[in-house]
Amino acid sequence: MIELDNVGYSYGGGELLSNLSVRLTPGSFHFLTGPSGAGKTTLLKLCYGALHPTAGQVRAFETDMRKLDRDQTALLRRRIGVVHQDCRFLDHLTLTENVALPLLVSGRDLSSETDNLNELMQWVGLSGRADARPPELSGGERQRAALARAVIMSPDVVIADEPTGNVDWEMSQRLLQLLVELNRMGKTVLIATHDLSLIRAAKSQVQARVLRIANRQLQTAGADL
Ligand SMILES: Nc1ncnc2c1ncn2[C@@H]1O[C@H](COP(=O)(O)OP(=O)(O)OP(=O)(O)O)[C@@H](O)[C@H]1O
Repeated sequence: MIELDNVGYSYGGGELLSNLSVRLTPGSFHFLTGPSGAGKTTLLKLCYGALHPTAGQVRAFETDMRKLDRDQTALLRRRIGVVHQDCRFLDHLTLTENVALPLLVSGRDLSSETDNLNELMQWVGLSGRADARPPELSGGERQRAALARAVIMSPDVVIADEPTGNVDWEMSQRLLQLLVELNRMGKTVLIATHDLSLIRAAKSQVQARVLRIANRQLQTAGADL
């Protein structure tokens, strides 16, 4: 589904990532961990095509992402929902409107999507906050709204960058539960996190593979996590 073959990446200085190969197969659940600055966000960006590798190749849905033009990239990106580390919202729109933004951008008529939107807001537990403005939201509400926005286009793959970074344990469990549910619906899930307790909690719920970036390379983490 997403394949990295001997991928390297450099921002211009020394190589940050070197010779990484990994395959995210359909329906798989992966964690990506490693120290701060190791390159987790960079690797996620390579997976969803926001960056292209400086060596090797990234393929998504059997296609070399570098060979796509802008429109093809936009189409492919609809199949990959992303929860960014610093999820941003437009403050003048309501929460529901923010969640619906990808629909608007892709030219869909919102009036025919009301049921879908309501269902999604209910799924993330934000029905009661539908008309709230982003500055009024708690960290956990922001993260759940970001997840709802990431899946509004029914992507095949969900990529989340530190989705539990700014929330308490209870909320991180709730977010994990939502990501596990997405995986049970058949979506491929990739989560970057520092939080080893989150990974441990997930292991009783889902068969997760843990990848660790160390010394610019990817290792599969052992069972001692
Ligand atoms: N646009 C950029 N230009 C230059 N250097 C960058 C850029 N983005 C990231 N870096 C550097 O690349 C390194 C890896 O950053 P990245 O955000 O991928 O790491 P990370 O493992 O996700 O870190 P954290 O856990 O702290 O979020 C860092 O040293 C960072 O400063």
